[in-house]
Amino acid sequence: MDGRRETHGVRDGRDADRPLRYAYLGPAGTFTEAALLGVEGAREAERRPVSSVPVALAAVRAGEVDAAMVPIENSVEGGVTATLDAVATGSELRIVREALVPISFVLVAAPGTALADVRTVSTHSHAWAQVRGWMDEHLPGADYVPASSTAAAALSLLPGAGAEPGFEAAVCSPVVVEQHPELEVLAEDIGDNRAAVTRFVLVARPDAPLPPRTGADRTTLVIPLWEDRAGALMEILEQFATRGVNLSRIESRPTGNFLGEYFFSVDVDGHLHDARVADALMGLRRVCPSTRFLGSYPRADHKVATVARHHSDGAFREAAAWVAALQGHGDPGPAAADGGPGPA
Ligand SMILES: O=C(O)C(=O)Cc1ccccc1
Repeated sequence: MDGRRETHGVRDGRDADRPLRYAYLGPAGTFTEAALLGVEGAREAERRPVSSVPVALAAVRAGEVDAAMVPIENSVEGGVTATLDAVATGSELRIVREALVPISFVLVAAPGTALADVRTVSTHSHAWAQVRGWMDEHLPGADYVPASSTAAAALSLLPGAGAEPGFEAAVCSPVVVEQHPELEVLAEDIGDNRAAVTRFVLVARPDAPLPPRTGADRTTLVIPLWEDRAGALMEILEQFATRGVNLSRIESRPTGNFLGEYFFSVDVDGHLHDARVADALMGLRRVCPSTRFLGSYPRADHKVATVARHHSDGAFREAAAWVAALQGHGDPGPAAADGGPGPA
């Protein structure tokens, strides 16, 4: 490098001299912070803890930070609606990478507290949803107080944290206990699903550079569907099916405007620079002109998409050249080496 700072794909090189700034759901010790710390360069960057996903994304949109790390999907509860809704509406944003974080929970309390003293538990709503089985068994009837994050709930139990928290225990990440060993650990590994994983995405502004194609990529789209007619969803899905584009997630969310007005939040296997994905996007644009492209980025699990020969880049190239030649607009060129069906 020429002495300038690396921009890690979240902004272009124009103001590369200042450190990168990231927003995340804080305070330190949240699962979101763990996802962010896995991003190359994030430990040296300026990290701004915020109180919610919409606040994090508003900071990106306002240019106060370069990107925000937000949860998008967890293996137990499915899509994170606060994130799906916040990226689907408002000014455009771009997902530039994803991170997978294994989730394990501990139950903590103020020093000297016993499990028998616990009547009320606080944590983030996603965490609460993932420990309900343990709670029913070990703390039946415990009341729940929602918190802005797991770490926020735990830190308010520390001696000297301020006003009485209104709960005796909190569910959080073991990382919070490493940072605050004075917390009393009442139980460990209390998640109902030991293999729980949350997928986070790093969201930047739309002028962020498009991450290069790796062959193991994901593309996220928002497809509004408010044409109330038979077959409208089928017509959208056909755009993917006929081009061999696999969907890895599809969720419908209300737009919030009228009852019955929905958008689909969709992840597909592949990159904008894969011909089959680009062609599906062109089809979608015709069927649903307000489709929103949220980004193409490498999959954290490096899973390579399976692509049939007739959906390969070469097949699309050869077919386009054939049609252009028929139209008299160009030279068909040599048939693609990587597998176009070719003339009979
Ligand atoms: O509150 C946190 O620590 C978060 O980062 C949100 C969250 C909570 C539970 C599982 C995944 C993310």
